[in-house]
Amino acid sequence: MSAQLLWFRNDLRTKDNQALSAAVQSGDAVLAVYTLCAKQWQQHHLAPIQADLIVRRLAQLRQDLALLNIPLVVAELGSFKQVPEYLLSLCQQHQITDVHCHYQYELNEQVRDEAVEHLLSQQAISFNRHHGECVVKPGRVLTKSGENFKVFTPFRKAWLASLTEQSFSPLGSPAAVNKGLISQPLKQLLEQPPEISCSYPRENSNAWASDDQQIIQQLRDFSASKASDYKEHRDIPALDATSGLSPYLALGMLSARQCLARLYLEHAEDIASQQGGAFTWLSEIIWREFYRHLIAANPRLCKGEAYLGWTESVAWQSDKALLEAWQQGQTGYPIVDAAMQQLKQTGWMHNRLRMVVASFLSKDLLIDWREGERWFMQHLIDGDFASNNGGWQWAASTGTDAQPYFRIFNPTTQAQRFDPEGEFVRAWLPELAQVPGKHAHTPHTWAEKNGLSINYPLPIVDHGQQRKQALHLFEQAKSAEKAKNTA
Ligand SMILES: Cc1cc2nc3c(=O)[nH]c(=O)nc-3n(C[C@H](O)[C@H](O)[C@H](O)COP(=O)(O)OP(=O)(O)OC[C@H]3O[C@@H](n4cnc5c(N)ncnc54)[C@H](O)[C@@H]3O)c2cc1C
Repeated sequence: MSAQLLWFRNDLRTKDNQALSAAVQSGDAVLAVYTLCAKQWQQHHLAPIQADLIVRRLAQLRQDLALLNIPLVVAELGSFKQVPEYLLSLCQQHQITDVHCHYQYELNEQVRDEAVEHLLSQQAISFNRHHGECVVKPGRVLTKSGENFKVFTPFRKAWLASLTEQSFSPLGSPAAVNKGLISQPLKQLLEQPPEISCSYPRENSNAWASDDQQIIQQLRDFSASKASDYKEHRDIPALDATSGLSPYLALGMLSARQCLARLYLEHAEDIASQQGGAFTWLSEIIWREFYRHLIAANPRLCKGEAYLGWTESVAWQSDKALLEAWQQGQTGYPIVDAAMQQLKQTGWMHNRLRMVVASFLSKDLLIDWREGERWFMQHLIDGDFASNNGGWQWAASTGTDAQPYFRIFNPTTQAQRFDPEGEFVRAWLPELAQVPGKHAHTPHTWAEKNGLSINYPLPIVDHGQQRKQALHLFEQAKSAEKAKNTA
């Protein structure tokens, strides 16, 4: 009896899963596999909290797949290098003729997939990759001259123009596989699946859902009650005004198409007029796509390179004490410290604050953005290479469509604008609990005026001075580039 293999990666869902649907449609039995590569996770700086969510999700997925008569094997391997041989042996063991999965656009993943394809093809096993991570597949949204967009707004316009009927029609869960087709060894895996083992360090992720119903309900609740006000509220970190869906989108527990379908169902007018909260939210989904298209077209980004070559000459400073103060939320800038506490304690950080702390690390502490990029991956529940790299390069002014280097966030004015009453800061920094209203952003000035002392660090750098220094470093790098080009 021949069978199909479904290889799960960043697509941990049964609904709107093209690879799964294709495997089931073949009419054969289906075996599912997840290759858990702890060494690779280490190299990719996977956060222990995200590892925990993956393992919890796999347990849930196994139950969902069992209802479709599909057993799920979770194989713990070291690195990606071991994957091709392992998959081949699995195929040979179960008479598998076709392997299905979704494209992943990161460089190491692409190299791994090419090796798998090569090895399987030698045994006449077909390797079928489907595009399921994006609504519009990379390579389809191009400028009139056939190039990739470097700027978001025209990308968004072209992306919207490229939508088809299919973009709003996510696939449901496929029908169950006919039990009569299943071989004895597969039946045994279905009835007595081996324990899921994971040697990678894990941190409790129970605050985040692992089952479909809760995730879909969260999408529906957001669309029904928060999407309309998203434009006005999304930048206020003290409000629960964003969807909180990023961990699920990052691991493919939810697809971008499912999000799009829900939005079009309830907010079609806003989207057609390109106004209002729902359209702003859709734009965030398009940012996610933009960064995926970007890494697919520029594999060098996966090697740690800056998008703008000249910014490689910026003389970043390496000061361990400053880096550690940032990591531990001890900078003396309350908005930065509160945000870093939010990250440490929950694994998630509000988008506005990601921009503020990323700007602070690169433009106030003058530390290489790659240090921050890594720290985020090591701690985020929604760690996602493309979005994280894109966000960091934007904030550090080294990326495509980046914040120009001469526009530098002032952390205190950002705080006063987006946390005007200091609510967010007091919620995460108990040492500032007694500092009233907006004074929470300048606690030492308030304490001095009132003859009080507070147990909170003084600012570790002076924003005004560091701003000048940052401008100097960027201008130096620009001049060096000019000199190189004219030499
Ligand atoms: C320095 C920096 C690092 C970041 N790192 C990550 C990361 O590792 N993983 C990640 O998913 N997002 C990252 N982002 C983007 C963004 O901050 C998060 O996606 C967002 O805060 C998640 O919260 P939410 O689900 O409530 O978002 P919502 O506001 O509800 O947005 C809906 C979805 O759109 C996508 N999205 C929103 N904003 C962005 C954006 N700016 N870029 C790309 N996609 C976006 C996310 O998938 C998000 O879940 C980063 C941003 C910055 C500035």
